[in-house]
Amino acid sequence: MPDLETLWQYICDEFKTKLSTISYNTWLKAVKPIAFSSQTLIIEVPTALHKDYWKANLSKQVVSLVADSIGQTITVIAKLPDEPNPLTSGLSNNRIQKNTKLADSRPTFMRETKLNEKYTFDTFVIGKGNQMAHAAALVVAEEPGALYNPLFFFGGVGLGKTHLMHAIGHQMLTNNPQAKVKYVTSEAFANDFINSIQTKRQEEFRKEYRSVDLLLVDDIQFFADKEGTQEEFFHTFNALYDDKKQIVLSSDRLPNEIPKLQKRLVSRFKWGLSVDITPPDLETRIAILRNKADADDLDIPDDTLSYIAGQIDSNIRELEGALVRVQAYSSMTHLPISTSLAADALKNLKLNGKSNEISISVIQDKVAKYYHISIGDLKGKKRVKNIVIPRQIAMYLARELTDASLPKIGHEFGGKDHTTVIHAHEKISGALNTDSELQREVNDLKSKLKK
Ligand SMILES: Nc1ncnc2c1ncn2[C@@H]1O[C@H](COP(=O)(O)OP(=O)(O)OP(=O)(O)O)[C@@H](O)[C@H]1O
Repeated sequence: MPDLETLWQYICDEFKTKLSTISYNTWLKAVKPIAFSSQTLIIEVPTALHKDYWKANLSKQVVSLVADSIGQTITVIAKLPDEPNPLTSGLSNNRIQKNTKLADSRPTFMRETKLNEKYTFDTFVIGKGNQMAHAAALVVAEEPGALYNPLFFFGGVGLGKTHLMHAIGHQMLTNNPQAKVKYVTSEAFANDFINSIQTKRQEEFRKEYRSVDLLLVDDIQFFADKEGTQEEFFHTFNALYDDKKQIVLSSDRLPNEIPKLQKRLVSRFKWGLSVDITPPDLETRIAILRNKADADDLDIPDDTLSYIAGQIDSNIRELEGALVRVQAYSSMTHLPISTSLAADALKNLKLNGKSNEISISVIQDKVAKYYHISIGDLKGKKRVKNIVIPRQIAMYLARELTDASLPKIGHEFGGKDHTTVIHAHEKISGALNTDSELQREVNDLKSKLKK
């Protein structure tokens, strides 16, 4: 029998020729061989999804590979870093194994969303917060409709959900150039649907959406409140699912947390796999900046990249924006990029911009507490004065103190129309000119928020 190192090296060499580089890096390189004895190979994998995929797929391939080459039947067990080694912990293999469960005829009225060519697996930096999402994305790109259907990404703004969705599309097209891949935001889906009704082309709409091999729908939290669209999407979903076509969805929260999403959709979205993406740690942020700097041919010292990565910690879009800002500042001042230049550039950003730190939910929280009402009421539809005024104040503050768009603010207030937000803003701005009590309250709230 070979020793652990020789066996693992042999397995890696074999898989290197069988798998694409991305797959190899994801499934083999990210794995640590732990032990090999009693014909049992123990490997350590980084996420539950890796474990699942090894169990469903790779373990069998390794077993037959080893059987073919040395004529021995081995068992492969994947464990997570915080799980004990089954060979030394006394757990039987059975028990461990049981626990590892886990186009061209397009109608013209439908917008064509091209995949962004920059959003590929190659340009995606893998870190702790997105490792599982990345692995799941790779599985559905390689084996669409088979294992995780639908695949549901959820997580905060600007953390790479859209990037991964496009990457799945690209990868699937690389594997099968004939595949029909469709990426839309939930709003585009809703608009297409409404247009199809208005132009009496519902048949074409259905044909378009139900004939794809991969449907990617981004930001489905915006389905809230759109009854007819949800109904139509339910049928689209069923048709594709029954046909074993892959569906990938994203949202800023879990399906059951999306307000006014029909129960039957919530339950269908849970049929597959939901994976969250959490903000990247410092090393990942530095790696993302390094990649971007290299791609743009920018010469930036490491300590400067670390500095920028240290300034922005929760949103990769903003992180990239900060780099662009530093770059622009350097060409404006004709000075090379350095840490002190970056500090200047980003200091200006903070002074110029509206505060990035105040979020709509913080405003809602403070306003609700201030007026002793619930956040539910603030987001709700009750028309009584002691709720309507705080609601309008909260919308006014969201408009004044954040960069959120009108539709986004409306959405955060229980899915209200953007015209409601405009109305609230006008009403409060107007009243502030004459009502000193209101002035005091709004100023009070502003200073609480800016603390
Ligand atoms: N892991 C990563 N590696 C490299 N770039 C990344 C990574 N994650 C995100 N980005 C980049 O950050 C930016 C924002 O990502 P993306 O648009 O995918 O976020 P999102 O989660 O879809 O946000 P939203 O909720 O606003 O739709 C993009 O330019 C994307 O390429």
